[in-house]
Amino acid sequence: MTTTLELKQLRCNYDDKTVLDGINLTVKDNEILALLGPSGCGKTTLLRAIAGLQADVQGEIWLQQRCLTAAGKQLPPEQRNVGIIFQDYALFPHLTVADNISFGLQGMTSACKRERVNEMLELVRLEGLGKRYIHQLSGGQQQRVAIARALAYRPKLLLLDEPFSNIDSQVRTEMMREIRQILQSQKVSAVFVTHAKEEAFAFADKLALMHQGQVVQQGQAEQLYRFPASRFVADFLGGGNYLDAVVSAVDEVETPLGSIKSLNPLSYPPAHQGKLLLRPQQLNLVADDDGSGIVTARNFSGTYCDYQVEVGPISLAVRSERLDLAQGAKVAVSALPHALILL
Ligand SMILES: Nc1ncnc2c1ncn2[C@@H]1O[C@H](COP(=O)(O)OP(=O)(O)OP(=O)(O)O)[C@@H](O)[C@H]1O
Repeated sequence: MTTTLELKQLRCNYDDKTVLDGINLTVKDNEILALLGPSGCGKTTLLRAIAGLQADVQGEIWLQQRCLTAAGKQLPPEQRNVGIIFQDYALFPHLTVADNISFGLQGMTSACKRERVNEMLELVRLEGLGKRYIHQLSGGQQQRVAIARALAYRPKLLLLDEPFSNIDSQVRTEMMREIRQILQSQKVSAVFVTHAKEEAFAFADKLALMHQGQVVQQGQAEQLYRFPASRFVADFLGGGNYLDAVVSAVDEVETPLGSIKSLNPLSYPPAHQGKLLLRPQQLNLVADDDGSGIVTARNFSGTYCDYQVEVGPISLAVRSERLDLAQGAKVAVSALPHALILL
């Protein structure tokens, strides 16, 4: 796979506040990258910088070996060959669906435009709705028009700002699957902004997790979830319990729950001290009258229960498929086999 987008040392300030702080990122052909992070971390500013909508951006932006931004160079948005879909879709209410889609098509005969609009309507499954106005469409249909409009002029890259925040949660998963298919069929790479990890997991091939203007970790969702490089990453992607731990062997740590073995060799030296991350589903509960744990809370969620378990002074969150433990039950707690992470 070759690289579609490359960002090198991007920086941006608002007044004297650093908003983008040395961003390096690549997006491969046909890849979807999620910019994920808490409110205010700089996601939208980064998207705007790629689109050419942000002033005073330092560093370099390359799209398929073409330089969009560099020292002394800032290509205007319309020359970047980048499509953008805003959170509110920014469709023109006074134009029909068809006219919205054909709006950006320049230098084409009207017959070619009509053909392209029909192709796009078919692609986003809105055949027959070309003559409607935007207020006559549902939120999901409006999003499809925005996608059709952005893809109509064949951009090399599509940027999407919080694309699913206005979509009903019941149809969101279906919409994500459909848009992924559309992007793949059109061979378009995409960068999308979200603060919801579930959306990033479901829609993206790769995540870049941002914090205070920096990309703190990037890679495939599972990789980041299983091997977070910091507590911020671990917590943002799911949270868990942290136990004091000391490395006692190449694949073992000592904790207040006893010694716990790692499925893979640890990359820490002997006697290294840290906090062992244990996700709630990485703990196992066994009903045991002699166990050192006691269930202090139980929250039923259908196929699993979230328990709060106290072991001496330690309080642990445990997610278990066993549903039969009542509040007050005595339990033995152990860690399920996995690759241990110390943070
Ligand atoms: N026009 C502006 N002038 C001054 N500061 C701004 C401006 N726009 C954004 N900021 C600041 O820049 C930082 C990054 O903003 P940005 O909108 O990129 O964050 P974000 O991660 O997209 O947040 P959210 O998820 O809330 O949209 C924030 O601290 C914000 O307050």
